[in-house]
Amino acid sequence: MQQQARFINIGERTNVTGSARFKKLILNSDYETALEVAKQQVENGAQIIDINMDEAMLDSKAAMVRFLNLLAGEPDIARVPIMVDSSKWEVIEAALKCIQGKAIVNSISLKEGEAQFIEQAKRVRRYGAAAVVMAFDEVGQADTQQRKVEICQRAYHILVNQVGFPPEDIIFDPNIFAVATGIEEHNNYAVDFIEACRDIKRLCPYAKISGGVSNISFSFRGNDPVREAMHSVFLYYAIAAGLDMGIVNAGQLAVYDDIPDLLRERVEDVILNRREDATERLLEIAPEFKGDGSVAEKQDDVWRSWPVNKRLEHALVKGITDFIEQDTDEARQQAEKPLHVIEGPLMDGMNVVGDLFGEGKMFLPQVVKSARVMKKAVAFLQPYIEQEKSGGSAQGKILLATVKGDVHDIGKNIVGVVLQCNNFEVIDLGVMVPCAKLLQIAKEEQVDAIGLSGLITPSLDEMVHVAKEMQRLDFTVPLLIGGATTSKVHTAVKIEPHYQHGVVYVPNASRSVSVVQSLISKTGKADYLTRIKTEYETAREQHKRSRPGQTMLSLAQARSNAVQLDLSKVAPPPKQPGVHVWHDVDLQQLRDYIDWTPFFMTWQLSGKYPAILNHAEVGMEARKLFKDANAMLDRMITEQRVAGKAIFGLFPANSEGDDIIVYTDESRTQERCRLHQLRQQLQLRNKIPNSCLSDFIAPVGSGVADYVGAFAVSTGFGADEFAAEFVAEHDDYNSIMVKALADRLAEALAEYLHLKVRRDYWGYASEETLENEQLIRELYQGIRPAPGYPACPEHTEKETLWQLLDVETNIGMELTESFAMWPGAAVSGWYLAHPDSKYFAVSKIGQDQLEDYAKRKGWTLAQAESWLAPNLNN
Ligand SMILES: C[S@@+](CC[C@H](N)C(=O)[O-])C[C@H]1O[C@@H](n2cnc3c(N)ncnc32)[C@H](O)[C@@H]1O
Repeated sequence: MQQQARFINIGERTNVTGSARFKKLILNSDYETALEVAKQQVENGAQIIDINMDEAMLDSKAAMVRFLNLLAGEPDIARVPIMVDSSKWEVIEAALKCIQGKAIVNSISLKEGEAQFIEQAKRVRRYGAAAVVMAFDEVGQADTQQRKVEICQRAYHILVNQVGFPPEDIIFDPNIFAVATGIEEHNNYAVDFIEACRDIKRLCPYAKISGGVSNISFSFRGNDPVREAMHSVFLYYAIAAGLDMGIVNAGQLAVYDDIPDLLRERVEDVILNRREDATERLLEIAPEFKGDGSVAEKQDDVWRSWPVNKRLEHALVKGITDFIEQDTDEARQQAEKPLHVIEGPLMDGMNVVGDLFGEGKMFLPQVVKSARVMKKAVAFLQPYIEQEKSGGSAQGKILLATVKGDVHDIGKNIVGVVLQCNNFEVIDLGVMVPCAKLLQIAKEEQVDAIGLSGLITPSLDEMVHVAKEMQRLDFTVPLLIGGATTSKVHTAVKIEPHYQHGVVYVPNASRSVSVVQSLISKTGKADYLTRIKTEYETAREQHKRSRPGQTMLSLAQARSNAVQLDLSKVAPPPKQPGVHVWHDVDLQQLRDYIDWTPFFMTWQLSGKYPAILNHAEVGMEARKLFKDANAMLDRMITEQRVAGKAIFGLFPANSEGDDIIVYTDESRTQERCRLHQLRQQLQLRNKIPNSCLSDFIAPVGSGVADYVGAFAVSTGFGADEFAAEFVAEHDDYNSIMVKALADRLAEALAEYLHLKVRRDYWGYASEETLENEQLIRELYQGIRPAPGYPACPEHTEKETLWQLLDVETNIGMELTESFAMWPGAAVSGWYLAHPDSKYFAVSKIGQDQLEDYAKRKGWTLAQAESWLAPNLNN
């Protein structure tokens, strides 16, 4: 499965010989629409695009050059490599001259003998391009495993030894031919290809392998569901054998594990040539699956006729809740005791889920849905189970909590679900849990491990505090650390030394299971902890030694290397200065501003939106998740389950050293407050300035009237309550969904508000017209740095922001003692409008800046040390 993720899709729609539509566009000189075809392919997940202009009615060379030159002006397309596909060398050469990055020539071969092959290869080399080498020689195209391997090996030796071609630039195409054609000699074609891949990989180091995947299913033209299943099964085995890339329409690929069992079995028989009557048997069932592509649904009912235990397993693996109570009840009546249903079929089903997840064959959203089925089944059985016997079968008991001062819990909730799926009992104390409370409950419940989560940097200190308390109170259970700002290095350097019975960093939900299993294993625990201790010892040492060449300047030196602001470019005064409040934001219109990529990351599906929807491996799951997300957004908005509010203000300001002074009014005589900023103090390469956010504001005394903005938004009003309703129904999937979507809406609101400020309220970019994609890439003028983020990492500045806008009174957003925002789906920050302003990371600061900052804030040194801990060099 890991290998599947590395498979590269080659788009083939920009080929006049393969696409009638593209051919027509080019013949009609409609290059603009033709470019759209290329763009769509990239958006649909193509990572290389194949371009072919070989058409008798066309001046192929001119068409190729014109198209490539137009492509170069499209950044979204130009970022993917181009495969120049032509049988005419002059077309290829003309193309290579206009392609800027590395190109791929498709193709060269031994068809006309060695001399011509060498000549072609040398020319390709001259342009630094890679080449597709067809398994074709003087005799013809290779069809058997042996011929494919022989020709590729021969070509490889000529290329590497005689031409000096880099082996990693060779891409073999060992010919994918159609199977199930009714001709017996064709039956082994897929096996020949797959086995040839294995040999070529072994015999031709570093060379890549490609192929035209849709050929394999040619005989099932007109039956897309069967073709998709054939592609998917073929790829499953070919990729495992070494296939690196291929021409395949990513949008038309079934997910291997989603292919109905019957169809998959018959397709596998054909692809792997497992029985003589494989073709007939596939033909026999093929019509059943023909249709609108909803292959899986065809078979939906079949499983209802299976024995109850099998049905339970199926419901768990597929996440189907529809019949769970009915089936659980049937299993209960057959079982000796209700508890046996949990310990038997339900746990067996969850073990299957755990294994599939561990092997990468199931994705997180599916696992969370499985957990929902499990929870509903257990809830149904609960009244039947005598109290003392419930829960006795768990692998171990884990306490989870988001630490005091922090309100973020999506990651923790996911870990909880995944652990429960693996038969751990989870006690989840929720968010903002004070140390004393969590340790008391850990003692009372005699848990086997404690897991702490936190998102904001002050939570790191709280975790250190918990570790110290566990040591002081003689705890012996291991402590797990997770959450966005945590890291292995931080855990090793700051937390682990304070507690001697095991502190382990857990990077993600999938890893939590193996970590917890190791920690509760009676036989393996000691060894595991010794290994972790050694590993963290090494991490600490590496951390100590890890800063060679990083010179810490004095604060004075850093200040003398500040950004020199171009005062002629300071933004004009705001059109609508002062404070503005939006009480009831139209959430519907925010949907257009959502950045979906982080949403998929939350669910551990990685890939950029929208391409992820067509990803060969995770596309199907991503599409399901996206559909569920939109349905939930509909509910959240139309049923008014969540509300969004925003407050923002634009104020006269100038900088003074590292502070930004906000004035009460335009006379600029009275200070309203100061925004205390930090300056980069590590020496940077090439005399790059040591930035501080105040550098982007015109200084006092410059005679230039400048301004600064502040904002706070939340779309989390009501979200916790709505999510809690789902938890009460044992539905973590939807509870996590609500929170993840509230977060997305909050980011979208921050994006939309910033846009309105630039265009209307401040009005320095009234002409701006950027697409959402461009907004996400921050292609606009100005920035909105957020306290707690790298350019302004110190969280207490949010208090100033809260006072400046009177946030709590105006819109009801609050700050916790660690300066986390409540509701959790929230964003706040400053607006800086200067075109040169940019994000940076303050990173480490010296003792002199620490003291200076303490003085500016009116803090003791200890207070400064505590709030700036992440930026101190220890
Ligand atoms: C966290 S992302 C959020 C936007 C993303 N499109 C999303 O929807 O999740 C970007 C925001 O983080 C903040 N940010 C990023 N880098 C920063 C830095 N170095 N210093 C301060 N704030 C930063 C800014 O407020 C920026 O707009």
